[in-house]
Amino acid sequence: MSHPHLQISPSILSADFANLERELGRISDADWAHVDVMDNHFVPNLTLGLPVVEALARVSPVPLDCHLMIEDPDRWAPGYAEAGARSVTFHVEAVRDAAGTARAIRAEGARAAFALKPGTPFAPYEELLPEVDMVLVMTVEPGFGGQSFLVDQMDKVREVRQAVRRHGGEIWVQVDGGVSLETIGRCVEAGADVFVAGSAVYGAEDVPARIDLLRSRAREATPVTRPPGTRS
Ligand SMILES: O=C(CO)[C@@H](O)[C@H](O)COP(=O)(O)O
Ligand SMILES: [Fe+2]
Repeated sequence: MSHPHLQISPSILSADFANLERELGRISDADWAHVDVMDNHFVPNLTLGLPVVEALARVSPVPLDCHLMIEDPDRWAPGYAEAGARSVTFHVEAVRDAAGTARAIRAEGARAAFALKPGTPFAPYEELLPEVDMVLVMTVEPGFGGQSFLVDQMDKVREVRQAVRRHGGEIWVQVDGGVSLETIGRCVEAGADVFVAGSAVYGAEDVPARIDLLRSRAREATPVTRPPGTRS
């Protein structure tokens, strides 16, 4: 039996910024479109903000998964939900009131998530699980696409998955950075179920075929769980 929630969220950071509507059309078979919002303060790179997200939400064939790499998400995050993002992720390293920010995102009707940079431990934030729908474990240092996958983050993914199991309910575990045909299997084995991939999707000649292939690699790596009393 495959995992019910294996999802692919291509990052448009690797897309052609001059043709974003067309680029979103190329990922219509994906589960989400991952939108990296960078403010040149929290990370040393600048991408796009609220007005662009609002415009993308109007034309996107798939829901927007906004990853906010910005200072002061307390102030800005709910606005991204209001602008039409269906999932909004803020960084714990930048937020002051994580629970309040997650509640404000949910109040706008979006899923709320928190993200952890590679050097940030999960344990101090476990108590936030009741407030969120997803935890993002960064598998590169945030700021740029096309970096190498940090395999040492798999221990954190395992830790988050175990905490989510203990907590119960349905909280997704997302990985972002260096996720590719070569690395997606390790993410699945560690317990991730939402996969952000920028260069691995938009760098492919056939984008829909690459999304399909990432999905099948993820399914292949899913441990088989059968109901008790049944045989293979
Ligand atoms: O948040 C980020 C980078 O900070 C990501 O979403 C990247 O855009 C992923 O790109 P690849 O590593 O898959 O090329
Ligand atoms: Fe991202």
